[in-house]
Amino acid sequence: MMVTSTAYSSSSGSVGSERIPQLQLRQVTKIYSGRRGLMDRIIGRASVDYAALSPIDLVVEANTFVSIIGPSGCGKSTLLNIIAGLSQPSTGQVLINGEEVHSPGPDRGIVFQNYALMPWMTVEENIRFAVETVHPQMPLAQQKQVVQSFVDLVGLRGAEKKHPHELSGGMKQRVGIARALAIDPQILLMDEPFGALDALTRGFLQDEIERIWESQRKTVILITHSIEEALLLSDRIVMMTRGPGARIAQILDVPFARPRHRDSLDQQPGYHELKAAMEQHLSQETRAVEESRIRV
Ligand SMILES: Nc1ncnc2c1ncn2[C@@H]1O[C@H](COP(=O)(O)OP(=O)(O)OP(=O)(O)O)[C@@H](O)[C@H]1O
Repeated sequence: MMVTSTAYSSSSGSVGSERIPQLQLRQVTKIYSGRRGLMDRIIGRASVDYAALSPIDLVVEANTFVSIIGPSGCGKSTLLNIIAGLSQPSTGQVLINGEEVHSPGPDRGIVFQNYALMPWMTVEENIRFAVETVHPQMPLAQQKQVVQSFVDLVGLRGAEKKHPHELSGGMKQRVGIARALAIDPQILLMDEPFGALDALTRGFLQDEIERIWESQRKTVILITHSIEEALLLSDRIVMMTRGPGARIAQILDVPFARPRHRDSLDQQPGYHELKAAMEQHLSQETRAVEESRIRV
């Protein structure tokens, strides 16, 4: 099988067609302004701005699972934070269903690598806090029902009254996923959600995400460093170049039927070609980053 990909161009996507995409990035850039520390001022060194992202255009259709992969430090979190509304683009726009967004909103649920749970709240309180914040009008009985259904969905029944310090990393991230989904977002944003977990737990949670995605079919944007994880979960894989001025090099289509199973995924036609294309891209970009560091 040939690797099917969308060669990146700013005119790609469905701009100009009738359908409004669920998520659209238009010419999004990010420049971090340089700070001048005391030493810089003493030696008269000017501050230098850092252009993290070149203009990025991306169109994501509803109910697709998109992974973003790229060399370390290229700007993946920067991009996700801009989509989340946690950070503003320097230029360009983020549109959800055609409407520009500037701040976080209930249409986007976020799962963080470090879980970001309230340590003094139990599992169910953490989830309920998100639900009542986003849906304050929801009757208490319904809130409880929603919380319980998401506790069940992520396999935490029996652990509802536990506090985060009583949970393993994998269980904490299950709470993070339940909390993000319980607000019923249109788009789930996940920034390396399994990055802090051991390999076995990571595998379990990847399988859970695949199962949950089958039942929920949310639009998902996942940042990952793992080629296998991206191939297991994604419909499309966005491969970013190194920074500064990171851009989208290529978007790969992952055609494997669902539900997917990690044990047999490498028998799918095209698996090895896709994996090789990703490995080649990542090693080329990572090598270039390392060479540029040596030259500095
Ligand atoms: N607040 C900031 N101020 C200045 N530079 C920043 C800031 N945040 C990030 N950067 C720089 O922007 C670049 C992109 O960072 P970002 O964290 O988005 O990359 P990443 O691809 O998510 O990294 P990783 O793969 O290591 O998680 C990096 O060079 C980083 O040092």
